[in-house]
Order: sequence, then C-alpha cells, then structure tokens
Amino acid sequence: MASQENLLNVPSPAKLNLFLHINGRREDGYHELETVFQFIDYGDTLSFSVRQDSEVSLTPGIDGVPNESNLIVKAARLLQQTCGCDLGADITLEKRLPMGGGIGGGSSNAATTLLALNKLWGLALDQDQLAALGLTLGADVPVFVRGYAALAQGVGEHLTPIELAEPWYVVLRPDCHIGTADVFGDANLPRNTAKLEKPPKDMWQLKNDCQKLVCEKFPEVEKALRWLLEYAPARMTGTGSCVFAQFDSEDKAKACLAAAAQTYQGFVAKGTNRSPLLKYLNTQ
Ligand SMILES: C[C@@](CO)(OP(=O)(O)O)[C@H](O)COP(=O)(O)OP(=O)(O)OC[C@H]1O[C@@H](n2ccc(N)nc2=O)[C@H](O)[C@@H]1O
Ligand SMILES: Nc1ncnc2c1ncn2[C@@H]1O[C@H](COP(=O)(O)OP(=O)(O)O)[C@@H](O)[C@H]1O
Repeated sequence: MASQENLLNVPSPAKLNLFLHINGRREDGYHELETVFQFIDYGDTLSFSVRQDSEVSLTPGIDGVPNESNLIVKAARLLQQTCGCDLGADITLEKRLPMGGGIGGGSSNAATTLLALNKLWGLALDQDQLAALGLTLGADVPVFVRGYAALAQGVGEHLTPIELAEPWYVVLRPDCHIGTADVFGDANLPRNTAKLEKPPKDMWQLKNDCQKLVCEKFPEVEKALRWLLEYAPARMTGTGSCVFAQFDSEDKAKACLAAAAQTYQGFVAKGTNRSPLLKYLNTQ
C-alpha cells in the first residue's frame, strides 16, 4: 500500500452482523435495531490522488450505479460542500465485495472516502464529525468511520465498543441481489424483538430477524445456509444475501470453502475487532 502526501491506497473492509434484532419502526420509516458489527480482513481497495481542481473522478465505475450515485463520489462531494474545499480527487476502485450482500461494501467505501480525503485534503474533521456526516449517507457508515467492533443501537448510530473472539469465517454469496429497503418494507418482517437488557455474550444464542423472511423469499439463501450449517454455526448477515459460518482455524474454514466451491461463490476471512482501514491509517 502506497502513501505519499498526495496519494493514498487504502483498504475498504467488509462487516458482518453477528446478530440483528429489529425492535421497532420509527415514524420516519427507519427501523430501530440492535446488532453487533465485526469487521473482516477482506474488502475493496480504494486509491486517492489529489487534484488541484475540484473534479472528482472514479474509475472504474460500477455497472448499474451512475458515478454521481456512487457512495464514493457522494462522500467526496459531501466533504467538499461541508468544508468549502475546492480540491478534487482521482479515485480508483478495486471492487471485491459482492454488492447487496449485507456485508456493507457501499457503506465501507463511503467511510474510506471520508477518512482518506479528510486526511489528503487537510480538513481536520474529527471522528465524531465524520461519523455524523457518514450517517447522512447510510445507517452503516458510522461504524466503518469509527473502526471498532461494536454493539449498535438506534438505526446503527449508537455504537458501544465490544471485544469479541476473532474467528475465521466462510462467507458465501448466494446468487441473488436483495435490496435493504425491500426487506425493511416487507409487511411480514418481525419488528418487535425485545431490547437486550445487557450486552450480548454469545451471538449464537441470538438471531437475525430478517433471516426467516429472506429465506422464504430467496430459496438460494436458505440453501446456502443449510449447506453451511452442516459444517459450523451459520447465519445470514444484515438483510442478506450473504451467509457466514464460524470456524476456529483457517484450515477448517478453507476446507469448508473448498467443498463449497463447486456450488457457491465465497471467500474465507478473519474476524477483526479493529477495522483494517483504521489500522492502516493509524500507521501513516
Ligand atoms: C440492515 C443493515 C444492518 O447492518 O445492513 P445491510 O444489510 O444493508 O448491509 C443496515 O442497518 C442497513 O444500513 P445501510 O445499508 O447503510 O442502509 P441505508 O442506506 O441507510 O438504508 C436503506 C433503506 O433501508 C431501510 N432501513 C435501513 C436502516 C434501518 N435502520 N431501518 C430501515 O428501515 C430504509 O428503508 C432505507 O431507505
Ligand atoms: N461504492 C459502492 N459500492 C457498492 N454499492 C454501492 C456503492 N455506491 C452505491 N452503491 C449502491 O448501494 C447498494 C448496496 O450496496 P452494498 O453496501 O454493497 O450492500 P449492502 O448494504 O447489502 O451491504 C448497491 O446495490 C448499489 O446500488
């Protein structure tokens, strides 16, 4: 990874929701959640090069997502507007994370952009300011800005750090795209799980409230989950479509992925309580 004064080459990691409870629906339609986020050491890479004009370019773009709707460009523009900054950036994106998979690729890209350009443009916004800006881009952006594994409450903005084991995961990507808004808009989604009385200890005692509904609507997700459950504890992340299983060694995780490879796309990654993005920036 390269870093010069005007250049940064930075990781944009994924997250898993180790459980996801829906406690209610607010008047604005957003849902009150409780979830635990853990990062994984697998993700996209973004490169930033400062421009002296205010252009923001992104290459390659994402098929089906116009650049002006891309969360990377939106995050850059938001920073320019908020700070009255007239610098720009050439940004390149190496996309590895499946989209619409519940592993937060778009939110992570937005957070990486906020942190990288804050540094390169010399804006000196603090983490609270960046997290608040991030929240206007998406409910999952603040956790990627803060960069520690956390119990999230509210719509994802109240974050309490949590120390978790850092196991190996197999993440499978069933062949379907699931829209977060579609899952939250479904009349059959359960929305009344009681709030936790104390911080959770064993995530496998809890559940993902979206999982049953998504499995009913997308048999591919149910099939992948059943397949993983033959090997290890497994669950869906976020609103899907990705499902993950937990292992105590890389070898076991790799053996499971190798067996899955004929049928499923997926990857092995290690859980990490500190975001690879923050780890990297803190060494700069
Ligand atoms: C459910 C979670 C759990 O981590 O993950 P994903 O499956 O999307 O990764 C997130 O809270 C998603 O966060 P994010 O993907 O940033 O969602 P946003 O862009 O803010 O919202 C997309 C849409 O989902 C609905 N939404 C989202 C979050 C929330 N707490 N309540 C909602 O009702 C709203 O309809 C909103 O318009
Ligand atoms: N940089 C980006 N990376 C991924 N998706 C993006 C990006 N910018 C905008 N999007 C849009 O956000 C949607 C959700 O993407 P993503 O965050 O990967 O999924 P999820 O919220 O399920 O984890 C995508 O389908 C895409 O339309």
